[in-house]
Amino acid sequence: MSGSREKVTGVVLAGGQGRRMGGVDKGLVELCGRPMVDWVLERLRPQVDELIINANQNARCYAAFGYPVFPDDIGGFAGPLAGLHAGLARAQHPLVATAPCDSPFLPADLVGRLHAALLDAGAELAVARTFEQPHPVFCLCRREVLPHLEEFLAAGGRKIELWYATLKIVEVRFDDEEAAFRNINTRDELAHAGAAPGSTAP
Ligand SMILES: Nc1nc2c(ncn2[C@@H]2O[C@H](COP(=O)(O)OP(=O)(O)OP(=O)(O)O)[C@@H](O)[C@H]2O)c(=O)[nH]1
Ligand SMILES: [Mg+2]
Repeated sequence: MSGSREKVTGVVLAGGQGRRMGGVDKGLVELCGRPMVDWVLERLRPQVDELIINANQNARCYAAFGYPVFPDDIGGFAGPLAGLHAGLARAQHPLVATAPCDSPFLPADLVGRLHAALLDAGAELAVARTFEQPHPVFCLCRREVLPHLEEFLAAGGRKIELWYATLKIVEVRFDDEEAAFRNINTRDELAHAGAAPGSTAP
């Protein structure tokens, strides 16, 4: 991407334990013949200026996709906020966009729409929503919130929604793209996503 607009680092969150899928590294689980993280990388790549992967296991497998890989700085699988924290610390650009490794259909205009809303609202963080469903791991935030997040984590905070409540945020509606936020947590959901019409090209 080019122009004078603020640049964006994309962080793919792949640091979970995939317990509902039996304790697998979900990003590496295949959907339609490719690891789920590969679909996510392909869709996020054109939307950002730098792309990095947050993973806590199988670092070499993730590195094979060609992007920098880094673990959480706080241990113990503390949740997606730990991945955002590590991403904010490593991002080269002033804005950081996140997407989870288990949502291979993510919107092709995710970052653009979050960015427009962030600027309009003068917000610190923009987050996606469809109808009544918030999608907290699809966000765009200013890297400068990092010290604030560090304080929240140091005080024992772990819940992403509780941290968002301390920020100036804007919710961005993607009701028109609800299916793009489909996320895959179980073997059953994986089988259904693979069998869905058009699913050979998430
Ligand atoms: N960095 C980091 N990311 C996490 C952690 N836990 C979950 N995530 C990520 O947050 C996103 C949403 O998490 P979940 O759908 O709950 O994935 P998960 O935790 O691997 O799966 P479950 O164990 O079944 O809950 C995914 O992109 C996960 O990779 C964590 O402890 N650290
Ligand atoms: Mg989880």
